[in-house]
Amino acid sequence: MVVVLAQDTRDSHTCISDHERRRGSPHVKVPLTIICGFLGAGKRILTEKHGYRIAVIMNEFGDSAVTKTINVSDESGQESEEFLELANGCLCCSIKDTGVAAIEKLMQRKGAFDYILLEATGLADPGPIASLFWRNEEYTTGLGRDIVLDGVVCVVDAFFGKQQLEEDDRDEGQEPGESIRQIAGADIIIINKIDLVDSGRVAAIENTIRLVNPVASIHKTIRGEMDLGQLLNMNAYSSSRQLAVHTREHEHVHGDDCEHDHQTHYETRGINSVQISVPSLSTPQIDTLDAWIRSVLWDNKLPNESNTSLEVLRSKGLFVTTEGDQYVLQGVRSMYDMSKVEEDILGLPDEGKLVLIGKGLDERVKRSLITLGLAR
Ligand SMILES: Nc1nc2c(ncn2[C@@H]2O[C@H](COP(=O)(O)OP(=O)(O)OP(=O)(O)O)[C@@H](O)[C@H]2O)c(=O)[nH]1
Repeated sequence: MVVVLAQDTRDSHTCISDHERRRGSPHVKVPLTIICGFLGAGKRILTEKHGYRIAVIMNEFGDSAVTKTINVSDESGQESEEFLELANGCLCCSIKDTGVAAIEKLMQRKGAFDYILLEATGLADPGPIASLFWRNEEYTTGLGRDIVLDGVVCVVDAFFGKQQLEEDDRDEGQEPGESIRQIAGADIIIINKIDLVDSGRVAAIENTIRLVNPVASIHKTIRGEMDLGQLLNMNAYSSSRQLAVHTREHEHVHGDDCEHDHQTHYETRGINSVQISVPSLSTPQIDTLDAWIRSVLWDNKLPNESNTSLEVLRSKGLFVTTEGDQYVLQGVRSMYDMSKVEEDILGLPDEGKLVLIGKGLDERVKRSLITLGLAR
């Protein structure tokens, strides 16, 4: 059923189809959500409050070593904790072996749990961790096949967040800071500590967030107070998830000197996003689109432009075909999956949509698609 392959084979990744993936994994998979966010933003509070049977994995810096806590609690409030030394001090490097093995051991002893929350350190870019879990079936046996990446949550500090974003965005030509990468890679963004600021400041940070990420849903909280059900089972990486694109609530006033296209292109220094309407495509055009996506995600360039330099952190898309089919694109960095939606489709949209979040995404992206007849 899957038409398009998902991995860059030249980078020793394996191309796998949905069918192959499902074949060897008869169990119900445990959804895993990555919680990242600014230092001190309130990530801990979020993971403390729940009545679900959840394993919470934390990555903390101690004096010299990094420890990881696995904390399982159930409806009765019973909790248990395990402390683990991480071999090289980096969660995203260690989770592959130490971390996955530890979760597996815990599951064997305690019985399966319903959900895993992985709290990354405030300095962590969620992209590498997300891609690790998204393709975990490929390199692990046992538990690895039983975890499915549900999505990435980013907690932003309403009080210090804007300042932190501006500091990360300050130096032109330098790599975008982690806080911008965290927002770029998030599926849900929580603006926490809104009790400490006025509504204008909340609106300002929301606008800044939307500059970077037009697809994440945004929640505003005090002490992380929200229905955890809104975070769990978000299915952000599911091929059947519909694509919602949010526009900014508080647009700036457009003047004659505005050089950017407000319909399709938001930009903040460092990381920006584009959203492009894609007309109904024929089946050969879906293949052309796939080749275009491969060029952008794998070669970091537009197929018909020699001097572009792109870095896509997150890609999403929904495409409709002239035959009445629907395809969903999900991507994190160079990994992507574009699958035909098999479920019954209730009303086909008139046109599709492509959203890319990353670096170097300017008007040439849309022009390139127009040249190939994939955008208007
Ligand atoms: N006023 C106020 N304080 C909050 C809120 N949420 C969290 N805090 C406080 O902010 C501090 C940091 O909260 P944590 O949950 O530890 O933050 P964290 O993101 O886990 O911190 P790190 O893991 O160190 O990055 C604590 O003292 C919390 O009590 C909020 O909504 N309002």
